[in-house]
Amino acid sequence: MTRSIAIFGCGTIATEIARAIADGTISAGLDVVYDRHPEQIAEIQDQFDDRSQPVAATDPDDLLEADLIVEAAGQTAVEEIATDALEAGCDCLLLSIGALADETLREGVFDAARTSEGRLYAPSGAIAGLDSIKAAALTGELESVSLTTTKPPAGLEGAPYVVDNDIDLSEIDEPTMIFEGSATDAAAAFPSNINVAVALSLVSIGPDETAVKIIADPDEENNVHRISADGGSGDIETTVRNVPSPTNPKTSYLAAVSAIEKLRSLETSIDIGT
Ligand SMILES: NC(=O)C1=CN([C@@H]2O[C@H](COP(=O)(O)OP(=O)(O)OC[C@H]3O[C@@H](n4cnc5c(N)ncnc54)[C@H](OP(=O)(O)O)[C@@H]3O)[C@@H](O)[C@H]2O)C=CC1
Ligand SMILES: O=C([O-])CC(=O)C(=O)O
Repeated sequence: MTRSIAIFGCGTIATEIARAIADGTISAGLDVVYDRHPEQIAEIQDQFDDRSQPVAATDPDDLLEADLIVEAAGQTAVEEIATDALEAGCDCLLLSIGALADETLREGVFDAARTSEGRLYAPSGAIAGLDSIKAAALTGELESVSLTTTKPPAGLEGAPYVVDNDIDLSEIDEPTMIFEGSATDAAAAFPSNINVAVALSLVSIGPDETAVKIIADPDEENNVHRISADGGSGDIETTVRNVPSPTNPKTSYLAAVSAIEKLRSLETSIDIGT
C-alpha cells in the first residue's frame, strides 16, 4: 500500500520534498500539508495536478491521518506535533531536531516513540559522517565530538542569540567566531541554523557534551560544517561545503536532499550504508 505523507511547514525543504513525491523519486502520496501561511500551502499544492493535490490542513491535528508526518517548519512545530503524532501511531521525520536539545521534550518524544507504533526519524541533514560516528559511538569510547559551522553573515540573521547580543552582522568584515558552547545552548541560541549539531550529538556523546563553534565569514559563500570526533574506533573528520538554498540562505540544499533520500530509503528493499 502506498505510504501516506503529511508535511508540517511548507517552505524551502518542503517544496523540494513535495517535488520529489510529485515526480516519483519518493514512492509515496502527499495527502495533507500545513503551514501558517496559506500562500505557502498553495505553492506546494500547485506542484500536483488537480486530482492528486494534497489537502490544506487548517490545524496541525489534521496531519495525524497520515502514516508519516514530515516536520519541516521549526522547533516550535516539533513541540506541537511530534509527541502527539507518535502517540497516534504515526511515523515522524523531524528536520528541526534541535528542538530535542530540550531534555523534557526529548524524553517525551523518545518515550512516545518507544511505546507506540510510530517511529521517529531524523535525516543527517546538512552534515556528513553521522553514519560512521553512530557506529563509532557503539564502542562507548568516543572522547570528544565537535562541530564548527561557518556561514555567510546573512545565513545567521534573525537568530535569537544575534538579536539578544546586538550583534551587527553587517559590520563583520573578517571571519569572526560569534558563538562557542554546547549543542544544547547552540540549539536555543540559533534554532534555525544549527539543528545539525543536535543530530550529531544524539548519535554520539549527547547535546551537553558536544562542542559547537559558529563563525560568521563575509567571504564565505557556503554553509560549511566541520565535524571532528575522536576516540573509539579512531578519529573521524568531515567537512561539507554546502550550497545554500536559493529561497532560504539559512538552509543548505543538502538538508532537503538528505530528507528526500531518507524518505526514499523507507520504500526501498536495498539499503547500503550504515
Ligand atoms: N536538520 C538539518 O540539517 C536542517 C534543519 N532545518 C530545519 O528545517 C526547518 C525548515 O527549513 P526551511 O524549509 O528552510 O524553512 P522555511 O522558513 O523555508 O519554511 C518553514 C515554513 O514553516 C512555517 N512554520 C514554521 N513554524 C511553524 C509553526 N509552528 N506553525 C505553522 N507554520 C510554521 C514557516 O512560517 P514562518 O516563516 O512564519 O516561520 C515557513 O512557512 C528550519 O526551520 C530548521 O529548523 C533547516 C536546515 C537544515
Ligand atoms: O542547513 C544547514 O546548513 C544547517 C542548518 O541550517 C541547521 O542545521 O539548522
